[in-house]
Amino acid sequence: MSKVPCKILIVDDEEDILVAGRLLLKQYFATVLTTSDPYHIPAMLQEHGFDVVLLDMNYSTGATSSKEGFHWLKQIINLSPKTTVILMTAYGDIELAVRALKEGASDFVLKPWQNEKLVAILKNACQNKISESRQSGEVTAKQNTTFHYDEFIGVSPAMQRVYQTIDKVAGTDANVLILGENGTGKEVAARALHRKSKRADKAFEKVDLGAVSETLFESELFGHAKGAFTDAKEDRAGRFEAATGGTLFLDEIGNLSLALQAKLLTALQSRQIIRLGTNKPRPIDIRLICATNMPLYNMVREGTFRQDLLYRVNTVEILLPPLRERREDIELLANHFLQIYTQKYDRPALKMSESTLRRLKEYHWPGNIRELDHAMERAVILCDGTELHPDDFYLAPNESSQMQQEMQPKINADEHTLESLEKLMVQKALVKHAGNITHAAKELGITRTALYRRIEKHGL
Ligand SMILES: Nc1ncnc2c1ncn2[C@@H]1O[C@H](COP(=O)(O)OP(=O)(O)OP(=O)(O)O)[C@@H](O)[C@H]1O
Repeated sequence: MSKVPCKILIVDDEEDILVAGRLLLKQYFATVLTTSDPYHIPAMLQEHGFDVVLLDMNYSTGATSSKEGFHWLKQIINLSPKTTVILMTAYGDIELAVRALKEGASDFVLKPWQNEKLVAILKNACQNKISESRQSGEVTAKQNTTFHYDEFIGVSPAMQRVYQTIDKVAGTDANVLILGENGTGKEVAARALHRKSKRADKAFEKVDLGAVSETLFESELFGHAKGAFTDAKEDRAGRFEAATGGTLFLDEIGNLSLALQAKLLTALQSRQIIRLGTNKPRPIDIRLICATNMPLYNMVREGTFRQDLLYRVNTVEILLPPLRERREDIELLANHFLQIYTQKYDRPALKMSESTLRRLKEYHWPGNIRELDHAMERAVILCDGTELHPDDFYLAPNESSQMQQEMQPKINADEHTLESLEKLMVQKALVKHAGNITHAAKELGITRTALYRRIEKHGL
């Protein structure tokens, strides 16, 4: 029996269902893949371009489960409009299924399914796909996929979690703290939060706290009255007031001195500011978003960042993962920047070679997306032929692993006490995982808390 040339993805958090579905369907269809984690859907769609997704509506994350099913239905339709979605739902969830059909699903099957019925529904969906693509001359659903979320590009599970958090928190006035290395998209996230908020049509005021001097801090943030200091030629509102009704984005909050942290905290706690040279308090109406690439929690432990200020600004935290921890996104981002710069520099024929893509995917990207952006621009400008080669990028070969090796402490057990060996092991794991506590703890076989204790103990 020849198999239907169709790519099917089954998404369900119950492993038994996945195994049963795969065993049944692979007898009839060319490709059947499964995942128990819906956060992997976008990356899998990008990689495989599925014709049909068989999607469970209920995930074990609790009461809002059907909401999650609708979320992923919407995601699939947005990301890959040509992919057919068939829902799996329990008996009694018919109303839910009807709503899902209205929202774009093509069909639904009841669980537990009858084998012949499931196969028939899927064959039907696949046949429709095949005739649609013949008519339009397309090969798979893959060509029509788009992987944008606001200004973000990225399909990795880590970024899906970021998008979902932004969706959940954007409509509230909760203070948000965005953490992440340089160039990971903290400002992109802050702008997305603003655009998706009730304050979207009001100001988005960004203040780079790293660039505001100690002496100008108060006048810059809180404003001043004419004559408050030598250069104060007229009354001026500060950034808090300029952001009234909108969002105030305080970037690089980790760079504030303790004295300035105290001033900022006072304003946030009292929800009012006083312009320099006046004594009239003015109420503030802002949504606060802060960002930093500094390790604020360590800084609190070291006494260089106030704990009360941290708790004031971090009602919700968003952690943007470094690019090297979401390599699934590199190809998409590289193509995105390639398109921008081939247009900008009028080089429409320029393509990336296979080896270039491989190299870009392997590279460590310490400067994250900003570095990829600049590397692509430089390569497009400097490249002579019609194909970009690894050499056009000036990425030191194996820089990351070489660098890591150099940074790795060498361990010679004979020269150490148990105590110093422990310190070295912790250091080694932290370097290897670029400071990622979860991964380092996993490698050492201890809990995150136990790792934090050891970091503190050894003063690392
Ligand atoms: N997921 C993404 N998709 C597309 N472009 C991105 C993405 N993330 C970041 N960028 C781009 O990368 C650059 C750096 O992003 P951004 O300024 O938001 O980073 P950042 O974390 O705030 O950096 P820094 O810590 O240096 O201030 C910007 O040009 C931004 O548009």
